[in-house]
Amino acid sequence: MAYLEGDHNTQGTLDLIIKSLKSPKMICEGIHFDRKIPHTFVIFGASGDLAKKKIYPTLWWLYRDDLLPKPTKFCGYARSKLTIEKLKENCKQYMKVQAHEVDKYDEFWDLNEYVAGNYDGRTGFELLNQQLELMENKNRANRIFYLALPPSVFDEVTVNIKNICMSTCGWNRVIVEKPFGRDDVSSKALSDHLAGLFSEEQLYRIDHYLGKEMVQNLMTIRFGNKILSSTWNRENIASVLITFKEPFGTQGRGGYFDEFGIIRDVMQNHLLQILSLVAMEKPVSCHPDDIRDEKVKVLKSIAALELKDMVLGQYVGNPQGRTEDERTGYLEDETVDKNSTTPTYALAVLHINNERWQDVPFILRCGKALNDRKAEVRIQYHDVPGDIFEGNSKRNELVIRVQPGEALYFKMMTKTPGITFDIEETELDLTYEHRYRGFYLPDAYERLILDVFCGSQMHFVRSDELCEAWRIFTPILHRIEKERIKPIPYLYGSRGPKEANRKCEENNFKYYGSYKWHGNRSTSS
Ligand SMILES: NC(=O)C1=CN([C@@H]2O[C@H](COP(=O)(O)OP(=O)(O)OC[C@H]3O[C@@H](n4cnc5c(N)ncnc54)[C@H](OP(=O)(O)O)[C@@H]3O)[C@@H](O)[C@H]2O)C=CC1
Ligand SMILES: O=C1O[C@H](COP(=O)(O)O)[C@@H](O)[C@H](O)[C@H]1O
Repeated sequence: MAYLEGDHNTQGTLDLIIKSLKSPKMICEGIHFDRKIPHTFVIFGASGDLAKKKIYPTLWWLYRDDLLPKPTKFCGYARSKLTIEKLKENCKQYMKVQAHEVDKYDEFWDLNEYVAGNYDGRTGFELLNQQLELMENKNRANRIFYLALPPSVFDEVTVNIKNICMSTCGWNRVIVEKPFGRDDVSSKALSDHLAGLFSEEQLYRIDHYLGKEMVQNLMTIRFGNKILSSTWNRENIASVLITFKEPFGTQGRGGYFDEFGIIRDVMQNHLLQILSLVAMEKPVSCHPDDIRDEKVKVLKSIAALELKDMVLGQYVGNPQGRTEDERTGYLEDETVDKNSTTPTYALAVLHINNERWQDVPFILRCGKALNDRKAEVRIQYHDVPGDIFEGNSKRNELVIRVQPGEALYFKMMTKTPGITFDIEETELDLTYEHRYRGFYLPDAYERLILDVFCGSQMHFVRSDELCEAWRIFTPILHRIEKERIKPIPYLYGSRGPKEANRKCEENNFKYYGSYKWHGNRSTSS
């Protein structure tokens, strides 16, 4: 009997995860493995960077923590002629193996095989399929295919998977990494190609921000708290600021980056996904399709981005920088075109034309080589009407810090304690490191890969979401490229172009510069 997609009718539960959630119930579907038959996880591009830095380490951590169904075996595939020993060595520095785990670590590698072959042509894939059958003892098995590959080979690899490598009596799931195209047309071509081979239920498009704790928390924060759900609208909220910052430049990845730029690299996917979770209406249930229906709906209410609503920047070297990297500007990166106008910083103001959000600017900003590493959402409330505090009251702000150091804090006014009637800014603070001391927060990839085993698509991007995302961003990306719009230079290690502050002010985000945090800043994550 063939197994249907989404058939989770077996008992295996993710004990550890459920324990870490401290609740025997989960509200989403897809918490059960199919324990009836073995699983095989195939990594295409096994010799590459993503595989060694993220995929193999994630598989090892899941195996180490007994989170995978048993038996699960792993098979790498790439052009390079590698042995398992060599693969193991390549991955070593990213695997974080502790002394007491060495035996289990060796056990993990014993479950691995590797096949070398080309991405075009049938031969390599036939060899791969023979290897998979061998590993599965010619029995029934479910197969997961992870495409850790450059988009240039997506098409041929997926055709070969479909024609040669599919499990004939278990389910098949294919995990696709971004970039999902570079504009609306190329993305649609890729979607159409994949749709011709696999059903939407078999496709798992990864946006790893959807695997982060605080991004996954957005639904609960919004819909599990009356006080927030009642104020989550244009009557109360002045602006929403969603930020991604990295304190390093392209670091030799300039070749890839120069072709894509920060808008495609971070804004069009990670930040827009966060926006849709912040702005969507309440879904009818926590079923993945109900949630994604709402995400699509809110994206449909956003007009295509215009240049007047953007600030673009490109970093230049800081002569006072402490490291060579800090002194090196984007254009001095050897892998970057010397005349490149690719933005390494972007701010964009999006407007959602619906009853909840009309006139509330959603400001997305992201950049490389900035002064900090962080990703956060700031929900800034309106000024209190009818002020009686002589202009000393500051706006409430709810900050959802995605990383580093997950936290949720609500900036509010209070009476200064003591014999005074002064007022001051303070916060209600939920810092995870303090409130959930000792809790293990799994890495985004751990959660997402487990979701694939369980068949939950809640935290994956559906093709219509992708289509809307490209509709919003394609015209401006084309214009920036066609007109070679010059980005504003900003210094490596700075907060980005000054013009971005102005844009925030113009869009109803107030910065007072007076708030003081008295706690220990958590930096874990
Ligand atoms: N639980 C916890 O761990 C808590 C930690 N804190 C910490 O306290 C510190 C201060 O809190 P925070 O909420 O950031 O408050 P701030 O008021 O200091 O900063 C608020 C926002 O203003 C922006 N900003 C900074 N400088 C300027 C400027 N010159 N012009 C315009 N905008 C500016 C910042 O953006 P930009 O990123 O661009 O600089 C940030 O988005 C932070 O480090 C925070 O992590 C606070 C509360 C709880
Ligand atoms: O997708 C990407 O994300 C990373 C940042 O991920 P994080 O989990 O470390 O925040 C970014 O460095 C990279 O350029 C981008 O492609």
